[in-house]
Amino acid sequence: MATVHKINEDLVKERQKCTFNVQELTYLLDGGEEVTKERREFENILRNVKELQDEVPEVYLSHKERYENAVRKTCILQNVRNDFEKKREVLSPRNIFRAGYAVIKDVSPFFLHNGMFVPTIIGQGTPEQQAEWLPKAKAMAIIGTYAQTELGHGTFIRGLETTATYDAKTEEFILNSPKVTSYKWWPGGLGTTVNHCITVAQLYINGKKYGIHPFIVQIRDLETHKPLPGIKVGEIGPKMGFATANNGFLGFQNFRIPRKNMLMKNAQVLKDGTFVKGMNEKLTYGTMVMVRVNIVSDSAFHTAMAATIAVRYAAVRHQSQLKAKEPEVQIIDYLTQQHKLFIAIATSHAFSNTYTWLYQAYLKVVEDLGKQKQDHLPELHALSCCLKATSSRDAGVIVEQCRLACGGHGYMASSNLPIIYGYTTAAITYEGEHTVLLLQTARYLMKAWMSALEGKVLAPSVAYLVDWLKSDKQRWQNTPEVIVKGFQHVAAGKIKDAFDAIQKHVKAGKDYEDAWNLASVQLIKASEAHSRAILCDGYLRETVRTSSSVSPSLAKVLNHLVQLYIVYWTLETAGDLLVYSNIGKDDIAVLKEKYEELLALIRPNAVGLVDAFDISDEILQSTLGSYDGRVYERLMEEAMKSPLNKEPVNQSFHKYLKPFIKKAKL
Ligand SMILES: CCCCCCCC/C=C\CCC/C=C/C(=O)SCCNC(=O)CCNC(=O)[C@H](O)C(C)(C)COP(=O)(O)OP(=O)(O)OC[C@H]1O[C@@H](n2cnc3c(N)ncnc32)[C@H](O)[C@@H]1OP(=O)(O)O
Ligand SMILES: Cc1cc2nc3c(=O)[nH]c(=O)nc-3n(C[C@H](O)[C@H](O)[C@H](O)COP(=O)(O)OP(=O)(O)OC[C@H]3O[C@@H](n4cnc5c(N)ncnc54)[C@H](O)[C@@H]3O)c2cc1C
Repeated sequence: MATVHKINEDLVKERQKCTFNVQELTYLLDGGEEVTKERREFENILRNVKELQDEVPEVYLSHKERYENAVRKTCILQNVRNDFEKKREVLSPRNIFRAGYAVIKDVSPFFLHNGMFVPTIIGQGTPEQQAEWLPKAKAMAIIGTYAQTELGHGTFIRGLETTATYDAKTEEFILNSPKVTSYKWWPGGLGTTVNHCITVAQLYINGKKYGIHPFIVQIRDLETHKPLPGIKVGEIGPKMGFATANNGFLGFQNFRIPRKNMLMKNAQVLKDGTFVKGMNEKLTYGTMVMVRVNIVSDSAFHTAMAATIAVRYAAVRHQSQLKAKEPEVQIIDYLTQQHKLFIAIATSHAFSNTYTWLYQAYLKVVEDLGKQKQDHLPELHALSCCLKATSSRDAGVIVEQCRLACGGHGYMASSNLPIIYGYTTAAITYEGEHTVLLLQTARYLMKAWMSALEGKVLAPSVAYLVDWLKSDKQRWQNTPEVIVKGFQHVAAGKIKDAFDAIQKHVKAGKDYEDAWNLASVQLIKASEAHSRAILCDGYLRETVRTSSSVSPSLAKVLNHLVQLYIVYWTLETAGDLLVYSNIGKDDIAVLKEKYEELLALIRPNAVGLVDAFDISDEILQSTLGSYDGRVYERLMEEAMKSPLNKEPVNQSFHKYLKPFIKKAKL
């Protein structure tokens, strides 16, 4: 029987102070009581699967052992999931994603199968293609990944070099990787796990290039798992994080696939080699849009994990005295600590709220596309780009801030903060590099600005540009609503400045593309400001909406958090607000006080708020952040698992140290 330990007394007191019902907030964050129950039930089943318990912590395993252990556990996880779903509902992707952490500890080698392979078949395949591959893929009779990036190109996908040349005689495509730079590089699971992949390649028919298209390709024998003739595949080696994701490389040499393997929902190649253009060639990029939307949710979760660890630790940890002769204080009582941590909690809420409406917008566009309507696609692309960029970047900063807030112990692998950081920081690059995505949004913003100048009606997310042109700047008030307007004024002002900078360079004789490059620092700043305005506006609106349907005590706390988020960003960007809005120095002074008041209001609820994220100890995997707060005991227990502590004298003493010391003595 597992030993039940006493909960740390500080945490007990913190939980007694909480002014709202933690469970009510958990249900809200999960999207309803049923979702929470389903999640907990599944996590509970996993907790009791003996084979999923690691005997040796993963950090002590070799690269190879770690991977093999991850595959072993992923297969068990998948079987448990299948059994669960046979009896009950299909688990929500978010619940599966969370539970995965309890099992894999890092990134699953199947991550791309569920994250991109299956969604691409759904999003890019015709009904016939879906009927052929989806049942097998969903049942994991075939395992796949998404192979787009190459050694030479990740961002500029029109420049991809893998070729798919149509042979009308045999009704096949011939895949080739002409140069070393054409090798696929990065896809998760590609190294040694998957037997299929979506390959994005340049289509050639009769010597003419038709741009990039997705192809479904079997790369390994289903029985022996050996690479098929014409395929060169392997693993790319250790990285900063993603230790068990099994990222791989892939090259083709005259590798033939049937015509039906080109995913043809958007564009088709007929038997005789006729190319039929789709409604919009950018629909080929559809899976990326979906994943960018999901990364906002992912960022919310990583921020919640880091906040849970750092807030619980800050409640347990005592260090230094505020006043002489008084006991050492809980570090959470230092205002600077609250400044580091409470924004982490609020940011997770901001991203969860943003994901809720962004995902609905995504579903609406998918529904419209089914009816051949694409009016909202450019706006969704612009929103998903800047919100993916900002949420992943903010999450990276916050996870690192939480690590620093844990002092030396935050640097321990057993705190789990290094793994969470490795994951979070990767998301800043993958699925569209940060700067590149901000520039995509900037492209949309420049067009929106031009339309605003021409008096056209704009899409809702940029409608503030019209208001800004029409009205004088609103009289400043330190209310959340007026501050959000202030963020919109900053965005509008920066968009105008970037636009004018481009025009100035063009007038001076530069090509538009060069003018764009010369203005690009201003363009990304405009995009970031737009993103912040969207985040604050959406978070505020969602909070107002939900506040009417929750208990008054919870509504109050949610209100404190959204205010904290908005005031925090006001103070962080005060310089911009002074330039572009009517805020005055005195308003900023008042907001500094307001910020300190909000920290004090949130303080008694801090532990309750992170408890409400309801992240189990198995998922958190942290000596510093466990529910019972046994920080020091756990640190010591984990240290004792080090192989170096298994023998009193390590052999290196006899081999190297002893002769070395002897020599030094002479
Ligand atoms: C809830 C569950 C939680 C689970 C969360 C799990 C999430 C994680 C899942 C999986 C893990 C992922 C691991 C990583 C995977 C990868 O990284 S896969 C590879 C990703 N690669 C990229 O993202 C490449 C980035 N590059 C591009 O997207 C493009 O090359 C580009 C930068 C957009 C440029 O493309 P292009 O040169 O073709 O286009 P432009 O000339 O710049 O623009 C032309 C017009 O097209 C419009 N456009 C561009 N993209 C899109 C799009 N996707 N949709 C719609 N429209 C698009 C663009 O705005 C231009 O329009 P305009 O001419 O009107 O201005
Ligand atoms: C952990 C991880 C997992 C991944 N998984 C997959 C996967 O499963 N499948 C897959 O296909 N890919 C995957 N990728 C690849 C990933 O999508 C690319 O690395 C990413 O899109 C960035 O492309 P890049 O590496 O070519 O960077 P580059 O584009 O070479 O970026 C280098 C620098 O150049 C700048 N830059 C590039 N273009 C421009 C521009 N137009 N304007 C201004 N600046 C520019 C960038 O801002 C950046 O600072 C993964 C990557 C990582 C790190």
